[in-house]
Amino acid sequence: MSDGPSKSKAAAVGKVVTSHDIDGHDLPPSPAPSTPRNGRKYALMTELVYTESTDQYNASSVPIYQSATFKQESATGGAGEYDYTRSGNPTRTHLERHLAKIMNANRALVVSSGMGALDVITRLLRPGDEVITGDDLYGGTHRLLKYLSTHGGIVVHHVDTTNPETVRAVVSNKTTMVLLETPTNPLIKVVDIPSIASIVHAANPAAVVAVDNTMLSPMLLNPLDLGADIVYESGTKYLSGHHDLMAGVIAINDSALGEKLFFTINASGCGLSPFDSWLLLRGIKTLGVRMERQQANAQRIAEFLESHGFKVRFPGLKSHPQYDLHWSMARGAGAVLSFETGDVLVSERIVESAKLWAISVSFGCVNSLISMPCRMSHASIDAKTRAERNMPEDIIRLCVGIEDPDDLIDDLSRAVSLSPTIFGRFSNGNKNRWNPRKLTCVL
Ligand SMILES: Cc1ncc(COP(=O)(O)O)c(C=O)c1O
Ligand SMILES: N[C@@H](CCSC[C@H](N)C(=O)O)C(=O)O
Repeated sequence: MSDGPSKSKAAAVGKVVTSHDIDGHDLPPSPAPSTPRNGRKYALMTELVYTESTDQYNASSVPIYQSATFKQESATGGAGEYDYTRSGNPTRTHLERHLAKIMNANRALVVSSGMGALDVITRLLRPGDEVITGDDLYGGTHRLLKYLSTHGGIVVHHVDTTNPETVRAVVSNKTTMVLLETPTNPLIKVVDIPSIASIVHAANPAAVVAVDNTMLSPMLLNPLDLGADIVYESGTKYLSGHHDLMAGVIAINDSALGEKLFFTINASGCGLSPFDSWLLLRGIKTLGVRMERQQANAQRIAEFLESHGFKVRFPGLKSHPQYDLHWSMARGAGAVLSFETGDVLVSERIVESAKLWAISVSFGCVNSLISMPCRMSHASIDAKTRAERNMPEDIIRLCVGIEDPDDLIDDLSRAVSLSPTIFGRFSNGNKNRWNPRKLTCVL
């Protein structure tokens, strides 16, 4: 790396700018936000918003370096800090350093989608390697693992990761990766990251434990602090918050692992574009306030549905079978919940009758969404596998936004009451509560 640009930029703003990061790397001029281990650390709500930049004009918003190439000072002096945006871009670097800070990581990398992040991670695998993962997973994750097992010679074990002993039973010196989600999407099962990480590392210290943190975001969970080696998430969800971009984030503490992952990103060309990097950086600043509001809304809706007899899956409810485990790891319940009606047609009718709740895949957006995972986000898991994994076909997933909670509840009540089979049984405060089990008999 050349030290020219950093020095000249520091001189241009007329102040001393420390340009070396914690590993002694000379940092590029613009992206120099505070890092977790570089001096004072503020509360997360503050760190989300606060960035230090050494921009030559002191721009408050990090500039978008919408440039594919960067001129070099000479033909022989090697590359400057940046030469080509696939390999690195100042806006992307700024975002990556900001994310490393809020994810409590040594290094963060950003790519073009959450699946892109998992693709980069799984390229660490070689034919014959074994992967252990859950039996309730986001459909796209299941699809990629299936592809790797049929085309890449990877052996994938799907086990019930809610019980660490099931992992102990299959882990071996062939296990190179363990992929976890918590809470799982869409069954909201909770996975004990510290126990599984210690079981796996004891069995094979070289095995990598990767956690998909999409459902909670760094606002509510830091898997790296709980023993994970890699944390990744879909930035399309809470991090951006507005469903206006696709992004994937990977965070690690091990520098050598970081270099391997970066190699793949550069070699395959999936690094996040400058504009999307800027947009994601903007979204992250409001993550705290959005998440607080979304969680509070989700809690009210979960309690409302439960009080009307529905089987609700949400870690904010004391009835969640792993309530204590969840709260031993996480700082909040998130804003995704699911519930069952007992009948697929009834669920369809409810989903289609909702007005305020958009029928849409994805979650983490400021707008509230309603979906039927078996027909939508998890349709890539075939019906037989869904049945083997006890995925209720009638399950409805709610991804709660920041709207007025009374409006959300009113809309949901209306949608439920419009369903012909439920009509007449469901109303606020009705003691004769709607019972999904009874409905099955009536039908
Ligand atoms: C838990 C989880 N992980 C990963 C992904 C993949 O993210 P993306 O859609 O950004 O590729 C999704 C959704 O798509 C998801 O729900
Ligand atoms: N058609 C898409 C479905 C994306 S689902 C997005 C999100 N993870 C969710 O759970 O809603 C696909 O084939 O991947």
